Amino acid sequence: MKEIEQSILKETIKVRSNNSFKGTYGKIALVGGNQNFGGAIIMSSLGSVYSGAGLTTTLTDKNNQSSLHSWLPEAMFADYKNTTEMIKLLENMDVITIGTGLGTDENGLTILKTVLKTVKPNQILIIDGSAIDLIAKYQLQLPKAKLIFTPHQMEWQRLSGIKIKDQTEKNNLIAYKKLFKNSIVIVKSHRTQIYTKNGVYQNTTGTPAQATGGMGDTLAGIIGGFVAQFKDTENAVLAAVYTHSAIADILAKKQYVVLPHQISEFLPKFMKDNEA
Ligand SMILES: NC(=O)C1=CN([C@@H]2O[C@H](COP(=O)(O)OP(=O)(O)OC[C@H]3O[C@@H](n4cnc5c(N)ncnc54)[C@H](OP(=O)(O)O)[C@@H]3O)[C@@H](O)[C@H]2O)[C@@H](O)CC1
Ligand SMILES: Nc1ncnc2c1ncn2[C@@H]1O[C@H](COP(=O)(O)OP(=O)(O)O)[C@@H](O)[C@H]1O
Ligand SMILES: [Mg+2]
Repeated sequence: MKEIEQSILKETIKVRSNNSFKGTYGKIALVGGNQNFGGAIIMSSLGSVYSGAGLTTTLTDKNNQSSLHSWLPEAMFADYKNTTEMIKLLENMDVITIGTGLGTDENGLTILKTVLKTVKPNQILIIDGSAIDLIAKYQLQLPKAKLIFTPHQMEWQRLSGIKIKDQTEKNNLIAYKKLFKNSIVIVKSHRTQIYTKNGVYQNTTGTPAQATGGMGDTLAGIIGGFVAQFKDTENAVLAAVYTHSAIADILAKKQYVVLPHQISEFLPKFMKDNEA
């Protein structure tokens, strides 16, 4: 297993070209946030916008629209129950995230199925939270796309069948090669591991001050923002995971707990300090 080192930041985060515009930095849609979990998709959208995605659209329950915009006027909104509009929007995206705060009820399942049917092979699809549980529960067929899974240990148990106590590198790798070859699987824990076709990586940043709801929702948005902008998807994922927890480490020097939205708000400064 290789450790993710600080050098991944300068390898990934590049000084922006003068001759660029919002389209240069990618179009991303975040799909999730039911009536109860609106906060999850808002936190995720903050991660996407503050990490520098060019255009962020949040597809969520319409009850979340005004709170989304009071937190984040930069994000566009669409009602995820309007299937025709959703399909039209998704077709134009470079990156889609699905599942953050989606819920595992009938509504969540319908929306997930629409996304899985619509996504194209050249698009990056980040599969988080409830979408992981639904795929595991209903054994849904995975689409041909550039897939990135972001399970925590229990979600990985549901997806792979490997009990948390048996989630060793060896067992995880067997499941990865059998079920998720060519995708990227991020198994989140206090020391997150990332499985890719090029190897297994372990994060070296992170703090228990991060152990609070919404922390993974935020990470999904940051990963989305990074892969939308930075061409090397694998490095972008490694850099996003490192960055999310490195910012938490900085804030935790002076805070007992680090709130997910504080990580997002620190992203522009952290990325400036670490660009090459
Ligand atoms: N503000 C919002 O809107 C928020 C909305 N959210 C949204 O809610 C949805 C459900 O996501 P979820 O992660 O909360 O629930 P679930 O998948 O049932 O997992 C929890 C179970 O797994 C167990 N467990 C064991 N190891 C673990 C580990 N390392 N990390 C984590 N859990 C671990 C754990 O054990 P226990 O704590 O009981 O000991 C428990 O039994 C999802 O869409 C998400 O986006 C949340 O982000 C919160 C903020
Ligand atoms: N003790 C810890 N040390 C480091 N990172 C942690 C710790 N506890 C949680 N995290 C991080 O917080 C995130 C939790 O993800 P997840 O459980 O999906 O959160 P949520 O769904 O509530 O947003 C992961 O990125 C994980 O690595
Ligand atoms: Mg989660």
